[in-house]
Amino acid sequence: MIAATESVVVRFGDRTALDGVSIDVPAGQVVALVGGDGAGKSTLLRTFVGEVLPDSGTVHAPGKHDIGFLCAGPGSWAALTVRQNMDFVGGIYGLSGNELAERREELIDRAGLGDAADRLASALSGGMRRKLGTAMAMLHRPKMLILDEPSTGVDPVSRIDLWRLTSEAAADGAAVVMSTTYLDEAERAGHLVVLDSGRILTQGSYDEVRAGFTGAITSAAEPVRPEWSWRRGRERHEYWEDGHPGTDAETVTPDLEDIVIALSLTRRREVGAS
Ligand SMILES: Nc1ncnc2c1ncn2[C@@H]1O[C@H](COP(=O)(O)OP(=O)(O)OP(=O)(O)O)[C@@H](O)[C@H]1O
Repeated sequence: MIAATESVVVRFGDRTALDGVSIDVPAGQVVALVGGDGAGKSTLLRTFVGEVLPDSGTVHAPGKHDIGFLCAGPGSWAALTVRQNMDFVGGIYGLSGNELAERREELIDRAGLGDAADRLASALSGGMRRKLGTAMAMLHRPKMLILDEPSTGVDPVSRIDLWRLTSEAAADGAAVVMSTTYLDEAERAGHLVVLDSGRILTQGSYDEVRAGFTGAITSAAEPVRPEWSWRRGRERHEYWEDGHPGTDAETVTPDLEDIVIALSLTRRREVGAS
């Protein structure tokens, strides 16, 4: 195992950001963290780089030199061009000469930044900047790649470039852990972890998460219990935790979005009730 957390608890004052989180990040796999705002995704990623120390539990991760990290912020220097940003980071990791130039050009090309290579980072769009930050994180071929929302703000076509970059890094043996707000992306990861208010609601491959989901979901224009429903296209989906819909509305096969919302609603009810 390249990296793992065991029962990690992180508190900020009286707020619990992580509440007993255990995950494994093996070599050669992409682990995707999903969950709403404030779920604890950034905090979990930051424990791996030592930016956040757990109040209890343990974190195993490679040394700093073997980690590539794209943080939630800009992830590059605004006053440097794309190439200069890459060279600067390469220098920090001891890359130079032809080795650095070849790796830099390969990643600029694969990230679809070829036309912007001599543009200042400050002049890039938000999505291009995420792509540059991702390329910078993987420049030195780290054993572990930690990416905080690499694809947020990236257009759908470029998201495919980014996904290819990260999955190729995993195929080359890196342990990749990334947060994402795009559930279609998470579905493609080898392992996904669904977080809500610092707790893991479910984790596993997409197939395992689907197989472990219990209850039924129905689809109708008008839900019976609005507090257990959410909008999907023109309809509203409704969750029946005991598996017995109290309606004759059509039952649907849940996708990841349905599963994440249904589990989050259940968890919030439990927290509210306790
Ligand atoms: N430095 C901090 N000081 C105080 N509270 C913090 C700090 N960092 C995070 N938190 C709180 O911890 C919880 C988890 O935050 P975190 O940023 O990890 O969530 P997230 O899943 O990454 O969400 P988002 O996508 O909105 O960034 C939130 O309630 C947040 O307000």
